[in-house]
Parts: sequence; structure tokens; C-alpha cells
Amino acid sequence: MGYPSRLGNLNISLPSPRRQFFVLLGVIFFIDLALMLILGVLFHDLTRLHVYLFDSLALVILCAPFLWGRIVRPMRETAATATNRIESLLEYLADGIISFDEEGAVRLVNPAIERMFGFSAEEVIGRSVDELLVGNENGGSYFPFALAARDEWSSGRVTYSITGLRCDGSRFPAELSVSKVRIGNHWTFLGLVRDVTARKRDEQDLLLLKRAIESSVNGISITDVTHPDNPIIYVNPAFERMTGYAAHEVLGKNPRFLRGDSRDQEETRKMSAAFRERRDGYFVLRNYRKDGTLFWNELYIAPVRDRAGVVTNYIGVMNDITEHRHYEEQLIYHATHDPLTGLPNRNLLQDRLAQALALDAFAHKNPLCVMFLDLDNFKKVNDTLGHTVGDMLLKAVADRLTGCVRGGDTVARLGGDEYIIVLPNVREMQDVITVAKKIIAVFAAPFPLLGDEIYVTSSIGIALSPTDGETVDALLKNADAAMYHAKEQGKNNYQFYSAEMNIRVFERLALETSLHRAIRQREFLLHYQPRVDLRTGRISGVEALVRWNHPEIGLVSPAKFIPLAEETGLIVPLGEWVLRTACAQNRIWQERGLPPLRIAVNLSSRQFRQENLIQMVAGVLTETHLAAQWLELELTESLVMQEGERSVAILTELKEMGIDIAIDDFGTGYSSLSYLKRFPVRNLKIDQSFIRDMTRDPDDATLVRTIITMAHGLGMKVIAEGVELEEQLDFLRRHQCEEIQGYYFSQPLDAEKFEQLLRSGKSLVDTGFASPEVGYGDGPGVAGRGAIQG
Ligand SMILES: Nc1nc2c(ncn2[C@@H]2O[C@@H]3COP(=O)(O)O[C@H]4[C@@H](O)[C@H](n5cnc6c(=O)[nH]c(N)nc65)O[C@@H]4COP(=O)(O)O[C@H]3[C@H]2O)c(=O)[nH]1
Repeated sequence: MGYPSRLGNLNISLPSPRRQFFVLLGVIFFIDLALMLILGVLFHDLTRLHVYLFDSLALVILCAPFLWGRIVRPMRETAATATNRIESLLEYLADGIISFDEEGAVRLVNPAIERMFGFSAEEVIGRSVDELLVGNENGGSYFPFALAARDEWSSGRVTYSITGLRCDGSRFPAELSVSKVRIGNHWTFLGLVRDVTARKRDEQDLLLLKRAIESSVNGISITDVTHPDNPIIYVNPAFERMTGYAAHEVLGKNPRFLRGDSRDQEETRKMSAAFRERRDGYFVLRNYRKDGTLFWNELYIAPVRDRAGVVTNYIGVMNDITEHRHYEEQLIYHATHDPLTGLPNRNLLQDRLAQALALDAFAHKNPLCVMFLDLDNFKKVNDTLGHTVGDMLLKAVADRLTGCVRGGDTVARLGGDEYIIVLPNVREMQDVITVAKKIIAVFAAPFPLLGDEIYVTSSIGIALSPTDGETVDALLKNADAAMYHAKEQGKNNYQFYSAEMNIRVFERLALETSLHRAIRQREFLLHYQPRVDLRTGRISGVEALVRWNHPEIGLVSPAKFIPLAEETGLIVPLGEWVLRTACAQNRIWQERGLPPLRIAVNLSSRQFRQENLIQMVAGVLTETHLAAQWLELELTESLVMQEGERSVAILTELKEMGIDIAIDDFGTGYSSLSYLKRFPVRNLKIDQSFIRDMTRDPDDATLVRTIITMAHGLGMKVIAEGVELEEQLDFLRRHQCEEIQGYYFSQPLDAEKFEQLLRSGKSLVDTGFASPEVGYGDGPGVAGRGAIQG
């Protein structure tokens, strides 16, 4: 009798403990009885057979409790536990277990089989396994004979892909692992059935996805972020087509190799940020194919996370938008350019103007110039020679205009024969005039078109921001109005919008023309203003100041023409003339036996920036036979500070030649003490504006005192300019200023009068100035009234 199991269909024959208990008792009984009988035979005493029987029975009775408690019950419990375990295992196993005999009759199934097939165990036990499982290979039944015939049985277990048949007639893919085991005289098949519907579906899905990725027109790459440098682990055929690289050439590399040298793109930075933050992102990158050609890659990247949420891969989907871009650029170009001339059209012009105005408002405060140009006789050309020639002319005009301007300027065509020229950030008015003149000049040459020589001229109207308008529209409108004015003025000329501007330009032009003439006709002369030593009261030096003796106007102040000479470059020959004349004059005075004086000559910024300045100065000294120690060059504070390092170098070179340096207009610029220390400067000239007010304005007084103290600290001497009053002189003397220059002692004089002044031996005492009782220490001719009187 088998041990009872809850698994009704489980025909497991476990040995019955009770039967074994009785078998054991029987064995004990018979062994004991046999021993007794053997002894009886040996001792010829078989008469007490009933005693032997009774004795064996007694032994059995005595052994029974022991056997039951120590052997049978534990066996029974062990069997129960084992059965329970098997029951639970079979009950909860997700895979189905099925057993069938050689005839294919099902012998055993577990609950998983019931769930899988929809049959109860009772319904299925005894039925043919063919009703549940169908082989895939030949589409029909091959159980159990096919199984029995298979060679694989030698390896113990065979696995098949099969189809399961549910009770409702539906089918599902399954995997069957069968073992053939011998139980008693029979072979039994023990099968493990697994429903692989989900796995098959996943496999199918994967296959589909792979197909989709492979047939995608977008390039797709997958990288592995768990490896250093995020290498590519997959690319699809579209990626290969797009980049020209075969998969094996890119696997293992970081995708950045596609970017070539252009690694500084803004988009690349954004992409790095997306990688760092482990998020997706959309970028447009400039990439290069294997053959080096550029393509625009519209790239979408997305992270792939594992179950724990950790990013393991990145998927990149790329789209070659090169053509799209090209098309877009063409569209933009057509929308912003004039198709005939290729120049910016009104749209782009307005954009650029607006941008330039906005920039001006923030950055440079220099004006912006808009020139409105109209061809003077275009209509006639069009009417007489036809539109083809008219178009050719418009194109040729565009080319000539473009040749008149610089890189940052704009030449645009508004339509018809109207052009606009924009000059942003105008530093000097001269630049505007130069461009306008250049434009008028390029129209002087005829346009050779289709064998004809065509002459056209242009009228230009000029408006400047912010005076003539602060908006695009206002500037265009006013430049247009100025252009009409130019037409009224007889065409082939330029006119400014503001009347004042026109007058200024006219004056400047007149001045410029006469400056050129003045240089040719030697209309310049020098005046000399003495410097006086406050310790001796005597003339200690002289400054040469240029004058223009205009034939009609008379003497013109350098304040008027020096800036123009600077702008036009005329200062270079003029400055050289001044230097030569001053040195020559100084030499003449020396030769006439007058006490030698140092002569100061002003150097303008343009002169200072001249490459051959040193050679020029050296040449003049040699030519005029003046020893370098009698020359001093004056440079403005702002100029030497602007030039910084270059100033240090040039001033040092001049100093080494023996020439003294003075810094002019000191106090009006921003000095860097560190530079000031490094400049080999002998004199600081305090600007006359401070001297003028120092006796009234305590701030100016403080400033003058501070400059004197600082100059002395740096080992420099101080010269006060523009001294007109005794109280100024008194203040300066009290604060130990070394020299003064100004109307108080003398105005600038011509050479002859200056010579007379020198010969007269005039000193400060003659001007009524009382010298201090005590001088400044141990300089020559230091102390006392007598010294001042000389
Ligand atoms: N109110 C008043 N003014 C006084 C007094 N004493 C002298 N001045 C004037 O102050 C100016 C001093 O010259 P600056 O500061 O070098 O200023 C000079 C200098 O920067 C420039 N300049 C003159 N000649 C030359 C030259 O040959 N080359 C260069 N590059 N610039 C020159 O023109 C500026 C003006 O020269 P000037 O008209 O000759 O004016 C001179 C002089 O006449 C005074 O007591 N009161």
C-alpha cells in the first residue's frame, strides 16, 4: 500500500511504513524461530516446538514498541516531509511537469500544466500526450515513438521547441525538456514544459526593432557610457551611408571624431552639458564625412537606463540636414539680397542699420553715417540704351561702390538707381568726407558697357546719427533729403543733411586746401615764448610755437589748424619743419653769443607714431649743428600714457641721445604712476587750466601742490604754463615750482623780438615780482634778490 499523497495524480510509490513495520516483525519472528529450530536440531530436542513458537512471538511483542518508536515513526515523518516538499515544489513551480509512458499516455501533471493548458489533472491523466503537445518539426505528432527513437537519449535530456494545445483549441509556443527514465520494467518520459509565448514575443519585438533600426533613413548610433570615453557599440547602415565610415571603422571610438577640428562649437558645449547631466538633447553640429566633406548633423541624443535607473548607453539619432540648410541659406539670401547686384537689399540694410545703432548706443559713442546715393542720369541710359545695359550699369556701379568702402561698411541697393552706404563708428569726419569724395571720383571714369563708354555721375546725401536722426527711418529719410539737396546743387556732389555740417565741411575743406598751399608757400613761422627759472628769475628756456601767417586772414592760431593738420597727415612735414626751424634758430642765437638755452618743441601724436621719428630728430640735429642737450621735446600726457610701453622705449632712446623730455598739459589725462616712473622725463608742465584757477579754486590749488610734490618725488622738475598773475607766481614759488611760462613774463614773440628780450637780460624782478629771501636748496644761483636781478 502506497503512502497517501495530496497530489491525486501523482502515482509516486513511497514504501508504506506500516507494511515495513510488520515485515520487520515477521523477519524477527522467523529468524528467532529458525534459530530455535536449529538449536533444537543440534540438541536433538524438537519436542518443545510450541515453546519455541511462543518464545518467538514474545520476542516480537517485546520488539514491536521499540521498532515503532525508533525506526518506523521517524521514517513516516521523513516521508511526510519529503512528500510535502515535493508537493509544494510541484504546486508552485512556474514550469509545467508532465510525465507520460511509452504509449504516450499522460501519467502525471503538476498545477502549472493545468494552468498552462486549461485542463484539470483528472481530465488529462490517461489521455495521449499528443492531445497536449505537437512537435514543430514535422508539424504532427511524434510522441512518444519519435521520442523513443531519438539518438539524443544517450545524453539524458532532450529539448524541443513544440506547440502547446490548450483545451479551448488555442495554441502557444513552448519548450519541452524530456528525460527518459526507467521505472520498474517500464520506460517513463518526464517532461518540463515552459510556455515561451512572452519570450518569443520579446524575440519577435527585438527582431522587428532591429529591422526598423536597420532600415531607418536616420543614422543611429549607440554608445556605451559604462566604458571610458563612451565608445560606439552599434551603428546602423544609414549611419554608414551618411558618414562614409563602415561600422568596423567606428566601433570602439567616441563619436567626437566626426567633428574634425571644429570642436569649439557652441552646440558641442551644450551637448557635453547634456551628457554630464545624463539627459536627452537636440543639437545641430558641423560634422565631417570620411572624405572630409562637411555635413550638418541634426542630432538627437537620449540616455538608456537600466532597471536601477543608471544610464548605461546613449542612443544618437542623426539627420543630415546639409541640403536643408543650404536651401534655407538660399532662401535667406534671396530674402535679404538684391538679385541683380548681389548687394544687401532694403530688409538686410534695415537690420544692419538697426544693429549698428543699437551697438552705438552701448559701445562706441562715435556717429554712424548713412549715405543716400542716386545716379544722376540713369533714366536716360535706360531709355536710350535699353534695360540690359541699364542692368549692367547698376551692377558695375555696385562693384565700384563696394571698392570705395572698408570691411565693416555696408553698400546696399534700395531698388532702381538708389544705393545706400553705411559707415558705422565714424571716428573722424574726415573719413566720411574721404569716402564721399572717393565715390564721386569713381564715377569720373566711364563705364565700358557693350562697346559703349557710358558716363554717369552720382548725388550723395549724408546723414549722421545721432544729430540727424536716431532711428533707421529718420536717418534714411534725412539722407534722402540731403541727396535731393545735392541734386539741387547741380548734381555730381555730396551734401550733409545738417546745414551746420555743410558749413563746417566747407570751412574745413577750404582750410585743408589752404594748408596744403601754406606748406608749399612757406606761410608758417615760429614764435618763441620764454620759460623763467623761479630761483634765478632769469630766462632758462624757450618754447617754439608755430603760427600760420594766412595771406588773407593774417595770423591763425595753432589751436585751429593743428588738429586739421593731424587729421590730414600734414602735421608730419609741418612738424619736421617746426623742429628744423627751431633748432636752426637756437643755433643762430648761440652763434650770436647769446647765453645758450634749451628750446622746447611740441610733438603731435601722429609724429610720435611715425616709424622714423628717432632718425628724423637725429637728422635735424646733425643738419642744424645743434647739440642734443639744447633740445627738449614736449609730448602731451594723454599721448604718452596711451602709447604706454612704446613711449617708454622711444623716450628712453631720445633721452640716450641727450634730448630732454617734457610732459605737456599734465593733469588733464589719466596718468599711470607706474609708467610715469619708467618714463625718462625731465619736466612736467602743469596745464594752464589749473594755473588759471588755482588761486581761486581750492581744488585746483590742491591739485597743483600735489603735482609738484609728486614730480619732485619722481625726480622731475615742474613748469607752470599760462602764468598771468603775480599771485599765481607767488603761489608757485611758495610751493617750490621750478619754472614758469606765461604772459606774466612774456607772450610768445617772433625770433627778432625774442632775441631782443634775451639781450635785454630781462628778469622777473623787472616785472615787479619780488624774489624770495631764501631759495630752494643748493641749485645754481639760488639765494636772494641779487641772484634774481642777475
Ligand atoms: N591764455 C594764456 N595762454 C598762454 C599763456 N602763455 C602761453 N600761452 C599759450 O599757451 C599755449 C601753450 O602751448 P601748448 O600748451 O603747447 O599748446 C599748444 C600746442 O599744443 C599746439 N602747438 C603750438 N605749436 C605747435 C607745434 O609747433 N607743433 C605742435 N605739434 N603743436 C603745436 O597748439 C597749442 C596752442 O598753441 P598757442 O596758441 O601758441 O598757445 C600757447 C601759448 O601761446 C598765458 O599766460 N595765458
